[in-house]
Amino acid sequence: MEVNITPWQVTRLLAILTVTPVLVLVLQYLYGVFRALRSPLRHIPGPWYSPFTTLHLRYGFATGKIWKLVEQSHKTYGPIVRLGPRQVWISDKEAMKQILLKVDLPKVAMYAEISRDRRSPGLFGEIRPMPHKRLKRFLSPAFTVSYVDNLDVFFAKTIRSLLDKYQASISPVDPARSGYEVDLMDDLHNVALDIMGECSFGRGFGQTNPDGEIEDGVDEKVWKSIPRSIFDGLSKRYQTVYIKRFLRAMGLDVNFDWPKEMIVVRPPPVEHLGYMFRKRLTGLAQAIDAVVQKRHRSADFARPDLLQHLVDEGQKPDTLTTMNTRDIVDQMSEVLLAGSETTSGTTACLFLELARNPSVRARLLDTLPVLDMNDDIVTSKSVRNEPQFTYLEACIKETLRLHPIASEMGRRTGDQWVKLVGYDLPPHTVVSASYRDLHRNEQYFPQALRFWPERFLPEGERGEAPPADMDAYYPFSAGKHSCIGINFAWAEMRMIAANLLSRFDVVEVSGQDIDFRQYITMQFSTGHWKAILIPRRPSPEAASV
Ligand code: HEM
Repeated sequence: MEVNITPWQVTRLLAILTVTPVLVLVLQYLYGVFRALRSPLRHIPGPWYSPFTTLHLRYGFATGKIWKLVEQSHKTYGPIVRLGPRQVWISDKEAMKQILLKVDLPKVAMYAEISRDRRSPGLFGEIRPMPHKRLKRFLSPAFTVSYVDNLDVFFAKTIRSLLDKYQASISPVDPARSGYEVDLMDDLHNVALDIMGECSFGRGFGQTNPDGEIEDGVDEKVWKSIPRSIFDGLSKRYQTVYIKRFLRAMGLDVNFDWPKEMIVVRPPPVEHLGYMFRKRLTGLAQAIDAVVQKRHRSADFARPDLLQHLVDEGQKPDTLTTMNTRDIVDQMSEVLLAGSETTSGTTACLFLELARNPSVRARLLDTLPVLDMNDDIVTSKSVRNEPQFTYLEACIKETLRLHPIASEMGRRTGDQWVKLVGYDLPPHTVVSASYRDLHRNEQYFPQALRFWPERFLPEGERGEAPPADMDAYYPFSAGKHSCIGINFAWAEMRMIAANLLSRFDVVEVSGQDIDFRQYITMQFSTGHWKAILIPRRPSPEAASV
């Protein structure tokens, strides 16, 4: 049978094929707007465009500027604000308790998106309740106070590297120099990475001291590039969340593996040739694989660190099968992310506040010992227990209040209606807990923008300062998703701050414009902050010049 199709019919068919999907999309959007306008969230204050679009949120998350919109919105609309069709932000103290502890809302799906594989995430990205519970129970023994106290030696090694680097800079024959300029943000970040390397990967990454030894049998370049590769991989996944979701809706599940620069094709060592799967691992996994295999092979290489814990007993929390190298890398990369930018960013903010608040700095330096470069490294246990460090502890607590590195946390109402700040929130509402705005609320912390460590001193030692409202203080969150690394973070911040400030005074290099960007954590937007470190006691070399 012959079918005759006229050009006019072809044109009509094409028009129908083009117009129909567009029409479906437009109708879908209009239905969404209709629902958003009628949603019970319509009573919550917020900008007029909130019910119609999430474009401004996507822009904010992709550019790291979301915190500015949130800050401004809380200022304008109060402790609860609607910023999207089903997105609200909350900075109220009682509501925060409900979100984190009483109702204990689940994490939003966004967390899982930073993992290499959404179905095999690390603790941070694990949003399925049972696997999360198992994983946290399994990892927790590697984060207790006593476990972390045993890691002091690794912390001390890295801090010594930093001091050595500074000592080398102090020595130049320049008697006129009373101090020397450093990129403190960069240095602190490198120290944090090396500490994570020492404590979780079995070896520092050679960031603080590029001449330090690295793991035997591992390509040096690959090993040193591990942190950069992990960060690139994680931030690429974070920045492309919405694109990935869109593609998934179209049937394309895109997973960003470790970045290309890490995929170094090296012939596997002869003894490994039989393991074909290993050929497919990236350079990163190959580097880590060498360490994992070494630890598997002999107890002589065992170390009391997170890696050992994973190598000895690691099981995937959903299938309960033994973790392979790649699973271990997935776990450790999230710990690296959660554990390096956080402590380095907070410590940098501590130094920034000290540099900008001379009276606080003077009081702090007065309380601390004055050490020579070669003196022993002060341990975190000493800082924790000795009274001379009480004010330093208060300064760190105040930094965590004013600059909470996780400025907000994404939760959702799940299948339930939840009442918060007097509003009934329907199922599937995204509820962001605004820590930063809670911590900066005048009601809970009078003169909230003032760096005032005395708030955290014991009664009778606070002077004029009001006591900190601990019910409105969540730097490490609370509830089942609270920070597993809190003891680790405290140990690191204590040791770095005590050891630097016992040796140096700190002054800011003028003319720097400090701004922040929020990519999961808050970071200095340029990634740099320059300061002048002035030795509190000249080193013997400097004195003899
Ligand atoms: C000053 C330093 C730190 C701060 C302020 C901080 C803060 C936080 C906060 C607020 C959360 C909750 C995030 C959420 O629920 O959305 C969190 C979770 C987490 N943190 Fe930290 N953190 C710090 C350092 C560390 C360190 C050093 C490690 C590891 C060595 C670490 C590992 C983690 C992990 C794995 C999670 C996910 C926990 C879970 O979901 O159960 N953090 N952190």
